[in-house]
Amino acid sequence: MREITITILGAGAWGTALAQLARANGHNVCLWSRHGELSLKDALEGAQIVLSAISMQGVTQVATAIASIPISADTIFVTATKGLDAATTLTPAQIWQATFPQHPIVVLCGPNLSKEIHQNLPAATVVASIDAEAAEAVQAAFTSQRFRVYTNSDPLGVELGGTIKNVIAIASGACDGLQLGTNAKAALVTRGLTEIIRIGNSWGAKTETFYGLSGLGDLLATCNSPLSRNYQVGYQLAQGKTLAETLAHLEGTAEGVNTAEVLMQRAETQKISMPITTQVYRALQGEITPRQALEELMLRDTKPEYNN
Ligand SMILES: NC(=O)C1=CN([C@@H]2O[C@H](COP(=O)(O)OP(=O)(O)OC[C@H]3O[C@@H](n4cnc5c(N)ncnc54)[C@H](O)[C@@H]3O)[C@@H](O)[C@H]2O)C=CC1
Ligand SMILES: O=C(CO)COP(=O)(O)O
Repeated sequence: MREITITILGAGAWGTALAQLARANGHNVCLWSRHGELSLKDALEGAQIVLSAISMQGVTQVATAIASIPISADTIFVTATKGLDAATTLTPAQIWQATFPQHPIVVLCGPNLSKEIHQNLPAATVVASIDAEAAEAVQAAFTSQRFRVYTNSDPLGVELGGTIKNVIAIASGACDGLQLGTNAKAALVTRGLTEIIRIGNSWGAKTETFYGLSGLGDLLATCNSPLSRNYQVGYQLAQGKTLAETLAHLEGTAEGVNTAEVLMQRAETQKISMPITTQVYRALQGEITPRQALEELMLRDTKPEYNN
């Protein structure tokens, strides 16, 4: 494999796992953290791929800071963040693309719980871009015996699948916290996917993308694993903890908390029905308990399974 220089922005759980994968493939990897000694300018020196694993709240700030640093015109930007900008509802890839209109932007997203990646367990992911060559370059850089990377040409769908499922993962954690059983969980995850597709289509994403690794795949991983921070948020709320208590003890970022709020704004302005997201949002706000949220979902008007 050809050795390249990769700069990873964000030394949190996901940034360090991705750095481990890239190093194992023999690449020259620079891991940048806002808390470290290295300047952004030095960290970006010679980078062929710049991969952002920064949590949503820092994306605009870091992208704007990089815009004032000279970088090679060929540099590929990869975003691995799963969130939505609270002020604009833009996705991370849209923010990177707006800041670097001449550069290829690739979204990396899949069922990739970082703790399992750190343990060298096998996983698969998707790299999506409108620039097929850029997606293939990122695929080549990260593919290994334990990390199978697929390309995809619907970056918006890939990004939205990985982002919106965090809200359903909160609901799923609450479902397990309330000990509602396997039937309830299956219904929740399936109707959650319907909801993801409905709002994702309104954004312009393709339906089939949501049935892939970054949609259904990531939904299954996070809705079924206590390793997911979003799942943990729901689980703890169901145990009677407040959101503030839950977040105070959470290791890392649970993007679904902010994503629920952004989705609510978008669903309201676009008149899109998102019943599960609505109940998750209300539970996060402390307006209702997870059990009341369940009752509201179960007592909704009856309807056909499709065309809703
Ligand atoms: N941990 C996981 O299993 C996975 C996480 N992700 C996504 O990756 C993103 C990061 O997640 P984690 O690494 O788990 O979170 P984390 O909380 O462990 O790390 C977040 C990183 O972002 C940095 N950051 C936050 N605000 C910043 C700012 N203003 N300027 C510079 N850096 C800033 C933090 O310093 C930290 O290095 C999230 O969007 C998450 O949804 C995606 C796939 C897997
Ligand atoms: O997105 C993830 C796995 O693909 C990580 O999920 P959490 O952010 O909920 O931990």
